[in-house]
Amino acid sequence: MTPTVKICGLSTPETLDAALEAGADMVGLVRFPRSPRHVELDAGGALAARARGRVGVVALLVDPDDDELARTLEALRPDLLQLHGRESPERVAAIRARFGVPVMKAVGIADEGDVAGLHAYAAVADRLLVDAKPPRTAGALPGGNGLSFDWRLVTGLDLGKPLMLSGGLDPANVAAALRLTRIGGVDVSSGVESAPGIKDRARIAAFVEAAKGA
Ligand SMILES: O=C(O)c1ccccc1N[C@@H]1O[C@H](COP(=O)(O)O)[C@@H](O)[C@H]1O
Repeated sequence: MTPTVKICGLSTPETLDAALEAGADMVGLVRFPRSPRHVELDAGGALAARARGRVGVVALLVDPDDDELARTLEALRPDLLQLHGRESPERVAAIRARFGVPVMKAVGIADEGDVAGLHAYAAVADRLLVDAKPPRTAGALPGGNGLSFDWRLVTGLDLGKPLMLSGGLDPANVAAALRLTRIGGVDVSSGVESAPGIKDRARIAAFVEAAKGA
């Protein structure tokens, strides 16, 4: 089956259009001020409106409190909320119940224990995203670092919920990642950039083509 492709961290109309034209299925808007991809509410709302009805709009938040959730959901009206912090399964369930929005929970994977921990999230989230763990260095971002993990840990993984792979994917490795893992979707941010936060139209097109052709 053709994989679902998400391009994350879009912050301009031009690069959003590049993702749409390339055939991406989802676009991600990052609400995390320390990220070079962070969008303010008004800019994010405009980008979301531009994409709405054409692809799935994903709002990415990191350990948001309820005020930030309310602000972001009102401004962006996303189809899917990506939680990319240290949210517990209980917090994921509470957010879904309170805000009524489908949730994709991102989980960092470094060993079999992390894979086992995915089942608790599969019970409460609508989708799962497996990513590399962030570096332990001070100030490191919780995601969007261009780091991959050992894909063999998630090869053939079936959690009973849609699953996406991320972490260090790029146009050159995405087809191999999909063939090895047999996961139904991929998500990329830094692998389609020319510099942190600067999306590259040609790399977006090459990524989608490579993923869809895998
Ligand atoms: O992209 C960001 O800036 C970001 C910030 C905070 C949390 C997650 C972030 N991005 C997500 O990280 C993964 C992997 O990204 P990369 O392709 O390795 O750069 C991806 O799911 C992004 O959605």
